[in-house]
Amino acid sequence: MPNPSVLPGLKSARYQEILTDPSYAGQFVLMTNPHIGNTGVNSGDEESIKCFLGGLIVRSLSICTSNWRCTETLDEYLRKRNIMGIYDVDTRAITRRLREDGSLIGVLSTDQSLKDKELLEMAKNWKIVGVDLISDVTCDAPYEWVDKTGSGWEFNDNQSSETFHVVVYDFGVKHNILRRLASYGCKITVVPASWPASDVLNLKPDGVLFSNGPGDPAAVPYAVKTVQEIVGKVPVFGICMGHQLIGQALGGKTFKMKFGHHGGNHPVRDNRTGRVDISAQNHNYAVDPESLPEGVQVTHINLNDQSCAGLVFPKMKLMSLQYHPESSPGPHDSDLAFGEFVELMKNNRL
Ligand SMILES: NC(=O)CC[C@H](N)C(=O)O
Repeated sequence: MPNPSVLPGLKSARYQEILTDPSYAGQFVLMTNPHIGNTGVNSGDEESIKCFLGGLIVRSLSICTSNWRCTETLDEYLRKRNIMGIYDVDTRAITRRLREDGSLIGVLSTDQSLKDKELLEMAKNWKIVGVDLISDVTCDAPYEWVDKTGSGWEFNDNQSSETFHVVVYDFGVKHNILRRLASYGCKITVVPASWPASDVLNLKPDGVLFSNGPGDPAAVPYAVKTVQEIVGKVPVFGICMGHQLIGQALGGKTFKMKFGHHGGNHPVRDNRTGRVDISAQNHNYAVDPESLPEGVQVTHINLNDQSCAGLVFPKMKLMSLQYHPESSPGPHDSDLAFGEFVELMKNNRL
């Protein structure tokens, strides 16, 4: 039986990338799209080596699969990995409840002998605030990454004539971040979340990327300290959890949102250019921009609620985004952020 967990609402049908996004560790995902499973699963759409989420809740599970890439049904896939899934649930009613009350704690159980009171007790004992979820999803040892994204991604002229060595802190990194960096011409070393900053700086990287990852950024002081030790020394890029850890490392505050941002349809404005991207998002926490020191610029705003969606701090050679420029799933609008990071590393070399 998985732990009782938070229930984020979600609007995407690209379920396999969501199932394998480590940022969902310990949480249930409720799909607002009513029909799920008709494309099955395949080995090419995995975003990490495992499913980390607590459980999947859907309205209607497709009774058949129809896709040339399909190797397995969603049902078989979840059973093999012992991930809880439930269907024939009124997901619309739960979504409306979440919209009113914010993220809720839920319990899924196969043990019919459990009384309502016991289930409630389990729910009350489960926490996401103040819990380190990163240590369960990070890699055990450093490794090199070389795979690039496939031909469908060749819409940007992203090949740099120079190669940049990027060290990626794995707080639960999605593989498409690594694939996109590789496609932009980067040589990539991935290190575990607890890897000492001094060892990373000894590698003399051109840049460091702090990845996405699950849970409360205020509950991982060791990661905040690592970010503090690296920021200002080499160009850095923070994505989602990485962005929040940068916020904390600069002395800013993070807070838990009512129901967070989830799904592939969030409009984000780049304040520097006025350009609006439709972005992929998945976060429950956010950085309070008022708490950040002077010199930090809020570059991106989520247009649904005006929350902070991106930062730069030129003096410290840093940039960060609260959302997912690597997409997978979601629109590819924000891919240029990887190019911006390459430029930051290039300018630092001059
Ligand atoms: N996608 C992520 O990195 C999630 C960020 C963070 N842990 C949150 O839930 O807010």
